[in-house]
Amino acid sequence: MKALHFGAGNIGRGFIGKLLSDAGIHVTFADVNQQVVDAIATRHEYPVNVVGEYAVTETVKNVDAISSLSDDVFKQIAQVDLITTAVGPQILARIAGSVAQGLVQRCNDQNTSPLNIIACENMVRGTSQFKEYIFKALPENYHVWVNQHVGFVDSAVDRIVPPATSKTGDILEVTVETFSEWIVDKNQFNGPVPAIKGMEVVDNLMAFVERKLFTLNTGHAITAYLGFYFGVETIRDAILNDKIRAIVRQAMEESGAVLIKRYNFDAKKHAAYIDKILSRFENPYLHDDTARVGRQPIRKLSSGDRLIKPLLGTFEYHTANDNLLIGIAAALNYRNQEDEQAIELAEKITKSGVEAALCEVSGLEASVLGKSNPVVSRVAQIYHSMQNKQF
Ligand SMILES: NC(=O)c1ccc[n+]([C@@H]2O[C@H](COP(=O)([O-])OP(=O)(O)OC[C@H]3O[C@@H](n4cnc5c(N)ncnc54)[C@H](O)[C@@H]3O)[C@@H](O)[C@H]2O)c1
Ligand SMILES: O=P(O)(O)OC[C@@H](O)[C@@H](O)[C@H](O)[C@H](O)CO
Repeated sequence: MKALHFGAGNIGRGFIGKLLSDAGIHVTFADVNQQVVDAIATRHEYPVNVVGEYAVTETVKNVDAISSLSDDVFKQIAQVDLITTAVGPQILARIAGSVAQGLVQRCNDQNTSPLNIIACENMVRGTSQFKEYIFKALPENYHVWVNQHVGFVDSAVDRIVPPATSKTGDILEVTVETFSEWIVDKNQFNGPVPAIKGMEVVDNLMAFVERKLFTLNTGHAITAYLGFYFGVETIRDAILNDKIRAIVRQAMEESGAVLIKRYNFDAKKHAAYIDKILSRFENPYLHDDTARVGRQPIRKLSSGDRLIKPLLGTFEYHTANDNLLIGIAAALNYRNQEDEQAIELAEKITKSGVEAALCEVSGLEASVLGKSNPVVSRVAQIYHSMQNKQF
């Protein structure tokens, strides 16, 4: 079996590419980073440090790489059995045109063997979104053929992989936590579901996607933004701060109360899931900067993402949300001159005020029944206390 994987970054090399390669699949990475592409294409292998109680360095072998900007991509798409991505949600629209062109070539070559495409991004139904981008770029006379021969499979992906500095200066070396979970939707495959060790197949994917994104990523983001407020550099140091930990735990519990009601989760198992996540944030073997986890705050404050979607759930089920509101205020208070979205968010707040900026990025209503939305006012109040260093 052959796979083309877009994005030879942390998750690409440290999780999805490794898992596919370990399963005996030949993986070709496609990336815009020419240095990384050249290194993989020359060495055909790279080291992965799996760190935890037992640390081990494993070598991913028999891999290749091409530039995602070259025509080689079309040839690969015409031939492989699986296409995966880990490029970041904002990049999916950019690579969709190449994937569409590759599918045209596959159809013209009359390759009717099943192909499946799986976006491994922190998004709700990221592959379905990717499919929309691809179909926008695909000439209409190919739509029926692609629907017939290509599966677009949504997934949830979980493994903490921060960028790590290699002691030997190896740009391909990657350091990952022991934990990993990749869950895919059984009902969306074209042809038989390939048996890949480490790829779990379920028929209720949304429960798993929301459980992961609205527990781990909700807690992670709030840890990062409060870490920034308290002047802490890493996720580990932030979560070891008692005040931050209490807010993060309670925010995950508030989000969890919604998930338990929505998906009928077992409350005890969900509490254990939260405990496990807190211990993963504390991992002493990973150096994970709050800046990585807090990256792109406008994306993280959007209506379907990890901060606002759980809040909307608390409205639906009339459950507590005090700590989620603190997390949202902390995201608005986040400043980072190296993060384009953090700069843009700060500019919006300066220009229009924090209430208007929040409503713009999150889709929350500015007023309810003719009065200021109390939730927006509460977030603004916490935000101002943070700005005045009085939170
Ligand atoms: N790192 C994690 O802990 C983690 C865990 C789960 C999910 N994710 C998700 O995985 C995705 C990737 O995250 P990451 O941490 O690996 O990011 P990363 O920045 O380490 O990797 C992204 C890679 O995509 C490449 N890229 C950018 N534009 C491209 C293009 N046009 N064509 C091909 N490649 C392109 C970059 O060069 C880079 O190598 C994100 O959606 C993220 O949310 C990350
Ligand atoms: O990748 P992002 O920016 O959506 O989120 C940052 C982190 O929370 C995320 O990368 C986690 O490390 C990952 O989701 C763990 O599975």
